[in-house]
Amino acid sequence: MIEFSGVGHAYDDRVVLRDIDLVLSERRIGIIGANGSGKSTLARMINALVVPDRGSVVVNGIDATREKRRVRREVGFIFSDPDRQIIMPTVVEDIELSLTRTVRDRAERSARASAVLAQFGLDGHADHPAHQLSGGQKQLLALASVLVTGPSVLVADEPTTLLDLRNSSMLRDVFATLDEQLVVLTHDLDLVADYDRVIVLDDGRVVADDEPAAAVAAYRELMA
Ligand SMILES: Nc1ncnc2c1ncn2[C@@H]1O[C@H](COP(=O)(O)OP(=O)(O)OP(=O)(O)O)[C@@H](O)[C@H]1O
Repeated sequence: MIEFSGVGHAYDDRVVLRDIDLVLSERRIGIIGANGSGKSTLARMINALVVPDRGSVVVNGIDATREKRRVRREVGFIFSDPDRQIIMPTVVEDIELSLTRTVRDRAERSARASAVLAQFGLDGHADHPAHQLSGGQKQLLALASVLVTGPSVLVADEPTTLLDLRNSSMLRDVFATLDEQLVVLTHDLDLVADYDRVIVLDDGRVVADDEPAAAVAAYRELMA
């Protein structure tokens, strides 16, 4: 459960979020809206990458404005640019690094890393330099590195931007089977078509909050 109460935020004198009150308890939630409407800022508050100027953000009972470390263990975040989250030289090392905190045994780390690479179709690339993967493969690696840590909430910022049809369909399938609560920010309206709830932001405000078809219709009308 993610709760935004009276959240407002500005970067210098530019107000980007105004009076956001939301209780997100559904399993799959989409957030859509024009460029610059405040989606990323809102999403980054879920794992304390941005701390709101006003109001509170509470994730599964953890106050994200006060307990950044705890909330980050709870919330996995996937950036639209995977280069921001790939750290280690090779693909398998990057996954193993994610596991160091939770899995002490080396052999088990290696087995878990191999399994997750196979799940994401990256098993043939285990020993390749991570930064030489294609953009889409990097996106899948970033997703795998986050999911392997077992977060209870996954926030994904435009996860399909770099993916071709096959990989975006793979990502859609992975998202469909996740146990984690999922919050996806996207301009890919098809991606959220079967989600439980879709929120439309405009100029820092929630202007629609509905089932996907109605929310997407409201967004189209807004953009017309
Ligand atoms: N770190 C920052 N410093 C200053 N301004 C910022 C910062 N991050 C975002 N902004 C501004 O805040 C506004 C909202 O940005 P945000 O990234 O939250 O929107 P968005 O809806 O995710 O946009 P997009 O769809 O283009 O990714 C934009 O005008 C942006 O320029």
